[in-house]
Amino acid sequence: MYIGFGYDTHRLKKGRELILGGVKIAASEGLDGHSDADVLVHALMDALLGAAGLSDIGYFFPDTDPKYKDVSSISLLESVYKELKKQNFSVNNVDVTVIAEAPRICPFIDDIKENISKAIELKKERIGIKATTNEKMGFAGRGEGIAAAVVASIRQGKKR
Ligand SMILES: Nc1ccn([C@@H]2O[C@H](COP(=O)(O)O)[C@@H](O)[C@H]2O)c(=O)n1
Ligand SMILES: C[C@@]1(CO)OP(=O)(O)OP(=O)(O)OC[C@H]1O
Repeated sequence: MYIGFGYDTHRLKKGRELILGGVKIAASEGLDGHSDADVLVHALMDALLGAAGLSDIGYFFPDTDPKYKDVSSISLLESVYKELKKQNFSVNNVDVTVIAEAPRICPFIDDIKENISKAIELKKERIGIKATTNEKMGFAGRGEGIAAAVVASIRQGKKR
C-alpha cells in the first residue's frame, strides 16, 4: 500500500466560473488558473501521483501548454488514473479537505463524489469529501482564494 499527499491553492477572481470536483457552483467569483482551476481535483491528482512516485501535475500538464487552457481538470484526473493503471495501481481510498470561507461545499459533496468515482473507478463509499472555513484567517479566511488538501491510498495489484 502506498500513501500520497496533495495540496493546491487557487486565487478567487471575478468573471471566472467556480468549479470544484468537476461541479459548477454558483458563486460571485471563480478560481483563476490556466486550466479550469479545479483546486480540489488538482490536489487529488498530486496525491495520486505522489503515492505512485510519479512527479506532479505540472510535469504531466505544463501550464505553458496551450492544450491545457481552460481544460477540465476531471479529464486530467482521468489521464492521471490511466498512468496509474499502466503501472498496475488501483486506488484504495481518497480523503479530501477543501478550505474555503465561502461558498458552502456541503450541498455539492454527493455530485463531487460521483465525478471522482467515475474518473478513478472508486466506490463513493471510499471517497471522503470535507470542507472547512479558515475562521477568517489567512488568504482563505479573507476570501482571496481556496485551498484543498488530499490524502490518497493506492495499491499495486487487482482491485478489491
Ligand atoms: N466552505 C465550507 C466550509 C464549511 N462547510 C461546513 O461547515 C462546517 C463548519 O465549518 P467550520 O469551518 O466552521 O468548522 C464544516 O464542517 C462543513 O460541514 C462547508 O460546507 N463549506
Ligand atoms: C493542471 C494545470 C494545467 O495548466 O492547471 P493550472 O490551472 O495551471 O493550475 P496549477 O495548480 O497552478 O498548476 C497545475 C497545472 O499543471
